[in-house]
Amino acid sequence: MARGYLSQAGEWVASLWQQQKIVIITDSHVGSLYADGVKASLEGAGFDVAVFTFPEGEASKTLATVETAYQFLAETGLTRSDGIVALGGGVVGDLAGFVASTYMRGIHFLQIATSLTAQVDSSVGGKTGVNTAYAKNMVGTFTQPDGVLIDPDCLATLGERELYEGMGEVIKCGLIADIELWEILQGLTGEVDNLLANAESLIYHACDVKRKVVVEDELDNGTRLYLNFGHTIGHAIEATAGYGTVMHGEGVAIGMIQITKVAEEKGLVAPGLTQAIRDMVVKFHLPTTVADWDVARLTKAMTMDKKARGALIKTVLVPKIGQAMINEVDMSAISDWLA
Ligand SMILES: NC(=O)c1ccc[n+]([C@@H]2O[C@H](COP(=O)([O-])OP(=O)(O)OC[C@H]3O[C@@H](n4cnc5c(N)ncnc54)[C@H](O)[C@@H]3O)[C@@H](O)[C@H]2O)c1
Ligand SMILES: O=C(O)C(=O)C[C@@H](O)[C@H](O)[C@H](O)COP(=O)(O)O
Ligand SMILES: [Zn+2]
Repeated sequence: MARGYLSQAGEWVASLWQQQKIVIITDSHVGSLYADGVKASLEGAGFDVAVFTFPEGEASKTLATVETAYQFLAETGLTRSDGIVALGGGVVGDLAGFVASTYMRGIHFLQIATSLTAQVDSSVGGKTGVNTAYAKNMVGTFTQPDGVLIDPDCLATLGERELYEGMGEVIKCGLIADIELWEILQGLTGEVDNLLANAESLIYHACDVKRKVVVEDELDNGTRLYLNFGHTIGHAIEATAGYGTVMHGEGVAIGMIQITKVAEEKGLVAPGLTQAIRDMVVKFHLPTTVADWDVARLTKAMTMDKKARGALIKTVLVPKIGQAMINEVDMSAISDWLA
């Protein structure tokens, strides 16, 4: 991670790869801002580069887009000695990672993370995948990139909503594992300038939380589930609202508040925690609920969560700030919780 690092993308890739041919996978928005510069930088370092661009947004994170990407890679003649560079936010990273992990049974890939969500979360840890009509990230792999480039200066071009969306995951990291990060967040004003000025510290803390958790449990069988705090409800909201309507970090913010509210009512977590999370979420201009709170549809979506095992589902709770725990509940209890 370094400010201005994007301009050295070519040297960075050359320090990691011998590959001759590279396909940059990006979206229409990030591509229009950064693809030419990154392509020129890679060409300057001696690579043969092509760019595959898909329409921006969560609605593009589908198997249909993956199929068009495979076609592009095949037409470009990409082989297993070549590589893919994901240039964009979490949607690009998840999709490009999935394409790289499945094309010809797997080719090398790198992540250049441009959104706050990607810089604090999605570019690290190796979860790749796409959504289906049934559930968020229903199809995917665990595949680590060969490297991740983070240039916090890229955040200057990010929209306000997208910037605040990334704060959902930062707040989550503080809550599950990093009280120092929580205290840093308490000291911020919530204004865009203040956030951008402190971006490096937020990125460092969040990536460090993620690194420690993933090193312990890369394949999500135990403590990695802590990173899913707020996601069971959040993912259900994203899927039922229609992908892209409620952004990922927004769903996570709502999910963290709502699950903690239920847990606090049951005496499972520290009193006052729901209000503390709500205050933090509001400070960073994130939503606390959705207008269309359809219990039946949300419950159905939650049954597709990857933390479900038969009639049981693992939920993640934060008993007090800086700690997480798993609470396994019967699926039949979910609709009462949501109600
Ligand atoms: N794999 C993981 O561990 C993980 C972790 C968290 C989130 N995710 C996934 O990430 C996705 C959300 O990520 P996201 O919010 O980055 O979504 P995104 O990639 O759709 O980016 C949000 C918007 O910001 C634009 N954008 C990105 N960088 C920009 C920049 N520097 N300047 C201007 N515009 C820019 C994009 O074009 C898009 O319009 C979800 O699909 C979520 O499931 C995955
Ligand atoms: O890396 C993880 O593990 C996480 O849970 C991080 C989450 O922020 C991220 O949204 C992840 O993609 C969710 O994974 P999923 O397994 O619930 O699809
Ligand atoms: Zn997430």
